[in-house]
Amino acid sequence: MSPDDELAPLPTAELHLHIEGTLEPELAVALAARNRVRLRFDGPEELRRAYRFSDLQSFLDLYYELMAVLQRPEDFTDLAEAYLRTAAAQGVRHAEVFVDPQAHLARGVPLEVVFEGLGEAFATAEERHGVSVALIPCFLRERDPAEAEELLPRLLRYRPLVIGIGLVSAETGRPPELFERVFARAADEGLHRVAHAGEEGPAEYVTAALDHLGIERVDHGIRSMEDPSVVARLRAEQVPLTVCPLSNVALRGVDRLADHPLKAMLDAGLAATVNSDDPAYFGGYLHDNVAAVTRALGLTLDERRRLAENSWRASFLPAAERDRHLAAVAAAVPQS
Ligand SMILES: Nc1ncnc2[nH]cnc12
Ligand SMILES: [Zn+2]
Repeated sequence: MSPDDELAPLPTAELHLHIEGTLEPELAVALAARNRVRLRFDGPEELRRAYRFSDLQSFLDLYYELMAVLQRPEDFTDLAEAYLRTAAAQGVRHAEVFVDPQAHLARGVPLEVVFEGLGEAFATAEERHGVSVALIPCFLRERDPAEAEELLPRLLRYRPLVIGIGLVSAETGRPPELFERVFARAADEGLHRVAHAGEEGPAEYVTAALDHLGIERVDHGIRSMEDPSVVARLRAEQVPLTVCPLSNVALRGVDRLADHPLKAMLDAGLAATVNSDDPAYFGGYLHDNVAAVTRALGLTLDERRRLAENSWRASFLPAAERDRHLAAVAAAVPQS
């Protein structure tokens, strides 16, 4: 790799990506027209101007509002297809994609519409874009945990596309323990488990998600850095963290990228990865995030290689697949 290629994308797994968060303003407006859904925005430019947030809740309000344009299977197919095309150009070779079934059910869109629509794009993703895909439906933490328990058996029907479950939405005041039962049942079914924790919520929620939900990765987890005992545990257990730098700045969890804890996480020996979260809303896809933190934090090529390697080790791919991708990273950046 020459110095000019210093910022070229490395083969990476995207492990923290909400498919609904890839809804670009142009596609939102086109789908609104196709489905005769009225939006309170005049066009893509006005909509893009609304993609400014003061915190997580202000983003979630718009994110849930705009889901109204997703009505039919082909809307979900088009959404996923657009993401895969962009992600492939940014070095993504495998994606474990989040989806919010309860948000769609609550507005009258059946599960089949969501999963069949996404499944259509994902079925040909490897062949068309060189990206393998799996799906992780997430429960909304503001809703009754009993609803998540009722939904779980219906999600199992979509295996093997569905490989696990997650926990998302506004964190504060909704500790992980509330969802202990549904996560235990998912574990009994052999599903993988992840949860958003330590994004806006405190470091204790990271510990609680590990202890009560048995999660295998922490989504975000940046507030773990406020508690040395949590950092020590994450390091000792090499728990992967799916960090989303542009998201943290857009939602004001971090003031400026230059203040982002990603480098401190790597320095502390944590298994951090970089991901895009809701890229249409936060100003960039996976490699945009990597390039931005590389500049803001002065990451070395060796640190970028570590991020890519961490993504493969943290993925839920079979070991042979993981090793094949790790070899591709090594070939792209020979170890110094
Ligand atoms: N960054 C985020 N945090 C919590 N829930 C989300 N749902 C979509 N994006 C999210
Ligand atoms: Zn997220």
